[in-house]
Amino acid sequence: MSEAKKLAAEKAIDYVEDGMIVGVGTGSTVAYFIDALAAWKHRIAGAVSSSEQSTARLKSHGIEVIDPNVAGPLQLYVDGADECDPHKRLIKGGGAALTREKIIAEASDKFVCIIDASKQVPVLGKFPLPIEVIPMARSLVARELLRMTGGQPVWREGVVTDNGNWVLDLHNLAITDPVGLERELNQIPGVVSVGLFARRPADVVIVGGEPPKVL
Ligand SMILES: O=C(CO)[C@H](O)[C@H](O)COP(=O)(O)O
Repeated sequence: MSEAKKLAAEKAIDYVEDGMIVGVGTGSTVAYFIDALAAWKHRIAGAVSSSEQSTARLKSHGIEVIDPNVAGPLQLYVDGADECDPHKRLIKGGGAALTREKIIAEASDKFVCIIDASKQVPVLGKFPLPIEVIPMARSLVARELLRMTGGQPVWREGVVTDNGNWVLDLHNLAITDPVGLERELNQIPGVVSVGLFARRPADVVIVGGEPPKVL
């Protein structure tokens, strides 16, 4: 599927304009986008990055990385996803960068999501839903997740997010009300953020292929 990811990423360059600060997500699909963005490095004003991983790749290409508190509102955010439903609602966080990704998506006018066809689903939830938690709240949040959803929370042991937190992956869900579930899970004390992008879905989805499909 990596060729499809590359094709989707390269198509997303169509949305980059002169002088922009570009919001950049995280993951293997985004890595192709960053590589393609390198050709634009003298035309854009820089990038806001959602992870240490993407920051390192951006810098390796000589693309300036700008603090989101300095950048202000962004015109464009480009990121991948783990699942995408027909309403462009997403599950994200397979790379544990969900909180920073959510912050940048919220700060952006246009969220262009780049995926391969394997990420398209009729109903979200087959991919375990990532939830970033404050470490001391891990077991409380896990109990609440089980009680509220019936899903099976699994600690992604050994993974520490760029914010110093931990990740629970919630298995066995069929998410019929993504906006409601996102709202509900965000209320649990100790939850930093939920990898459901339903309240703020993608605006454009590019599915990699020959040619790429723009939804
Ligand atoms: O949400 C993410 C990282 O937190 C990624 O966008 C998601 O996991 C997709 O990754 P990839 O492009 O490697 O398939």
